[in-house]
Amino acid sequence: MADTKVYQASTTAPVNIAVVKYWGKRDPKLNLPTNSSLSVTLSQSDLRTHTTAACSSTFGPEDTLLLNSSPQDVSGARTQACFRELRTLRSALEASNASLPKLASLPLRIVSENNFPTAAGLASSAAGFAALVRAIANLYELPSSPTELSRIARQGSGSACRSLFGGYVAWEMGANEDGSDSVAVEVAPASHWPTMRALILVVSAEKKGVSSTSGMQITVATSELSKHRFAVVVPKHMEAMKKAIQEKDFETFGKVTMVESNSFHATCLDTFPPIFYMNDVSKAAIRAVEDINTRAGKIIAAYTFDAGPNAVIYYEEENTDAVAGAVKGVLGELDGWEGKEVKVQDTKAIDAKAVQALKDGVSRVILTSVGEGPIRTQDSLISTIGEPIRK
Ligand SMILES: Nc1ncnc2c1ncn2[C@@H]1O[C@H](COP(=O)(O)OP(=O)(O)OP(=O)(O)O)[C@@H](O)[C@H]1O
Ligand SMILES: C[C@@](O)(CCOP(=O)(O)OP(=O)(O)O)CC(=O)O
Repeated sequence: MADTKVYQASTTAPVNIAVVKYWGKRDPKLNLPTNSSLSVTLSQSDLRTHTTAACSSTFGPEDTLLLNSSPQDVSGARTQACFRELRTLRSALEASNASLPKLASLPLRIVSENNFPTAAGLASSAAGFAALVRAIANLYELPSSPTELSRIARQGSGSACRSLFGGYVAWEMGANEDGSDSVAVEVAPASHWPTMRALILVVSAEKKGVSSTSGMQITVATSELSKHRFAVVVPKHMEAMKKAIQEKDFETFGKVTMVESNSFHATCLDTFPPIFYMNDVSKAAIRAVEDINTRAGKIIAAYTFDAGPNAVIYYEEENTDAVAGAVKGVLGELDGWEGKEVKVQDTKAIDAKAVQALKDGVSRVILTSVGEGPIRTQDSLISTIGEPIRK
């Protein structure tokens, strides 16, 4: 009798925010970067993708992906590359063990939910592709390590390779032409430095103007400054950042994080035509962090910005009141503070114009911390007969 069973597996996966930025592809097809990068994985209690992957002979004939209840196009080269690579690994398993069900040839049905805005510069593609690859690897019962899976997730979205791990994660750029050594590795688990906190100021939840994918290709094609960044600046920052993490040295971690973000946005400005991801609200966030650090007499807070105006501010738990409390003094009315213990500080130390720009331009805050990598879950988004379940 034909096997009509619905096979399925589910996972959640985290967002990561880079402190040494990936910005440039040396091979756009394989998604190979011009430089290594390093990120902090953020807690899934606050930001996460939840994905269920299923396969069955009753599905299809096409593979499908439902994201936050709306059907997505899976015909793109990046999603196809992930499906193809995972099927190849499953086929090899099936070839070596005839008793395994033949899943590689069955149509896939993927259902996914992001609990944060998609394509708003909140690294949705990172959590999204990490969850997609991890869920299918679980479904196929692949013995692959997170580093092996990171090679596949990288082809979906570069930054996704870093979301296969928790804690502090490096994406080593690699040297091989086929990308086999362009993978993510753990620098330190979350438990090594669990006191790292992140405060996200959501400046804009709208879809961004220039996508990362096209922006970074124009940078590589036109920016002279980026050559110096790839050859000199990033290698230095990678080394300093790894050491700072090993030694839990926040001052160095914070300094490199801010200089890195500035270097990345400088190469965006040096791109022709120029790309501006930061706006006046972002600049106000930088000013606020500078003023908080000046009041403390040392670096206790560090800003970083991705391909959008949202600010991510890293700090250590012991400085929660001095950093998050100062921001709460300005933005205490907004959503995001509920259930988090943060004592409001006066805003005297922060420049009055910056205070006003933040009040006018920030729509919500997210308080989170360093967290774990993908977590397998029994909580499924697909029923036993293969129908999507709405949560
Ligand atoms: N849960 C998901 N499952 C599969 N794909 C996803 C998921 N979430 C997002 N994506 C893919 O990622 C795309 C958004 O990526 P994009 O790089 O534009 O934004 P971002 O990730 O928010 O920003 P950035 O990566 O620059 O920080 C979506 O259009 C979708 O194709
Ligand atoms: C600024 C960044 O967030 C850029 C992320 O770029 P993506 O990983 O979204 O790009 P693609 O590989 O084209 O999908 C920096 C970073 O996360 O390192």
